[in-house]
Amino acid sequence: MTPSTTVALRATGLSKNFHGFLAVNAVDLEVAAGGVHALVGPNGAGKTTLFNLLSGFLQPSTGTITVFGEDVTGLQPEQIAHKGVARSFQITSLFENLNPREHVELALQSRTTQGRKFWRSEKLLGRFTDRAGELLDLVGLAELAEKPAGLLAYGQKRALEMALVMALDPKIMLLDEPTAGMGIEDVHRTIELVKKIADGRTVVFVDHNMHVVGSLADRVTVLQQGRILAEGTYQEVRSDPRVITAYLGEASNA
Ligand SMILES: Nc1ncnc2c1ncn2[C@@H]1O[C@H](COP(=O)(O)OP(=O)(O)OP(=O)(O)O)[C@@H](O)[C@H]1O
Repeated sequence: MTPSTTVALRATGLSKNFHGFLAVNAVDLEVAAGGVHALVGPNGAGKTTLFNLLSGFLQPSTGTITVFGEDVTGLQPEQIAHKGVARSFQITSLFENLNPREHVELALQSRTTQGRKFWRSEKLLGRFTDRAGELLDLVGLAELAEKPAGLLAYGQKRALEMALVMALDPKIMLLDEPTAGMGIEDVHRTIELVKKIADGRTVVFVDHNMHVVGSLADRVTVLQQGRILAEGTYQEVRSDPRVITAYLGEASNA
């Protein structure tokens, strides 16, 4: 990163100690504003724990986190969300009986002062219908806007989750394994979608699929046993002997 690059997200000396086990160990991470930054590493490397720390779902044992220079260490997830950081989850958490349009309208409304009054405000929800339509169009769900979420295919549910994150209009998006469990077609569609939504935002994502990492990331951080093992472009890290050894070690333990 050049000295003039704006840092969107910075972790300094970040650690998480679970009863004596350091799942994240003195991590220093800089995510450039406008970049697409991948976190990779063998199973148990600490990627999810780091994500949970960055989004406030876990509190660090030591270290600090800043968002565009502002210290957010110790804030709760909703407070970090207010600073413009939104995260998606690996596990689907949709309401089976609500359709995609209703989901997105609720997410849009949650950003407003009416956020906690959704059960009383049918009329207000209507205000969000146009924007909801745009977001569903963006993620390729326009045709399925009225179908109960419980009846959507897996890839469609994941696309809806992406629309829900977008509804929060975050400056920084944290995507937890956006292609996990997807077939090849959905993987391709998701790569294109992330490229679109990354326009004008900062994206940090975790993914095990190296094709996805190579297609999307302009910067890759490799974690191993809670520490940063390597960092650079995809080309740089994939040819780094330490990274190759770490992944081969994992394969031989499988
Ligand atoms: N709440 C917890 N209590 C104790 N240990 C934990 C807890 N959460 C995670 N760990 C441990 O911390 C280590 C890192 O876990 P983490 O889930 O962050 O890894 P990961 O890189 O996301 O792995 P994967 O690729 O398998 O999702 C693992 O050894 C895990 O068992």
